[in-house]
Amino acid sequence: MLQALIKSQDFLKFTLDNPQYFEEGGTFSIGEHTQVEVWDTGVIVFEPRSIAAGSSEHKDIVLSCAVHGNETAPIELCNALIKELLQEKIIAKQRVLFLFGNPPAIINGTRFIEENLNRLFNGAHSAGEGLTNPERIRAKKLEQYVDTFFSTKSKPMQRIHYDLHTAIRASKHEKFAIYPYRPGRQYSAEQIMFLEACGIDTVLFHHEPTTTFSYYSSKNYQADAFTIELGKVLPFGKNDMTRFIALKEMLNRLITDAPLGLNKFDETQVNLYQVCRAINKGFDDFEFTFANDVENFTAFPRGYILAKEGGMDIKVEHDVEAIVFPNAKVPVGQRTVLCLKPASTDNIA
Ligand SMILES: O=C(O)CCC(=O)N[C@@H](CCC(=O)O)C(=O)O
Ligand SMILES: [Zn+2]
Repeated sequence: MLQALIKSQDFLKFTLDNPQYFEEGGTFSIGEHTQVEVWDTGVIVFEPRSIAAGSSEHKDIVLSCAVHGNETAPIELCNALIKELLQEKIIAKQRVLFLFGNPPAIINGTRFIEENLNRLFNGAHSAGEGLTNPERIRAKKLEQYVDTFFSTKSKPMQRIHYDLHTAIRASKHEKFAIYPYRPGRQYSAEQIMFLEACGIDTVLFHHEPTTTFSYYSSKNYQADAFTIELGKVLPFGKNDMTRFIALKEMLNRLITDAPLGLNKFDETQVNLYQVCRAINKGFDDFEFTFANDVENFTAFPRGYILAKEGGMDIKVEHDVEAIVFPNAKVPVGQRTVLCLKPASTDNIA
């Protein structure tokens, strides 16, 4: 079955041709230098043979996309990197795991089929009604693939997980990253400047544990993990891939162990926000007061009524709060919006 992938060198096509389950799995080599393993549909690992058993000189890198099936730009980007590896245009010097999160939702052209996959990590897949739908089953498997990848005998010098997304709305800062909650650990200045070199000049520091994929890797493996938003969601073929040249170049350098050439941390080069609260939906009649085309990072003054539900007003609590990811159409109990205030740089090292 892997012959089809070896021939086409198109992992996206191979994944979408086999969206449910890749029964045999399988392994093959690229030249003398790389072992390739396909663990499941949408799951492929590149293992450089140059990494000696027990070596701690290398990095373990997870690049995930399509945790939301209709967010196509990250899928095209990951597929391009995989193609370059398969075609030996680039040669991996670090271990790399690529994950296409939700193949059935990619085919469907939707965010998810039954349940938002990015609300099901950190064990949420098995809570309540348990493993009752495809996303719950997939979330558990994705956790297991990350566990297996990050649990090899060698202990890498760094674990990285970039979970690539696009946002539903346009944003005042086109590309931005969410830094998962990290109690007791400082934020990495080097990672923030890596993101900046990728053209991702805005970082949000999350204020609490979540059920997202990036938080899973951050919490369980102390990975440098981020959810990364790369612009507004568009269908396949409509993405302007020139907007990702810097990101692709930096990921290329990371994978091939080329010099990253990062600038020293400079807070004037980045926009840093602290999440001050997540507003969860309490009632079915939840609605925002602002229009659907209001952009992410739009700021509102203290006292402004952001939303209404159950006969109550939900108001801005700080002098100014910017909003990100407003979405009233989520199930009761889930996040409708994150509110942001300027972040301090005290905890960045
Ligand atoms: O644009 C939107 O409303 C959602 C975009 C998106 O999928 N964002 C992620 C962020 C995850 C995080 O907070 O780390 C999500 O909502 O899952
Ligand atoms: Zn997404």
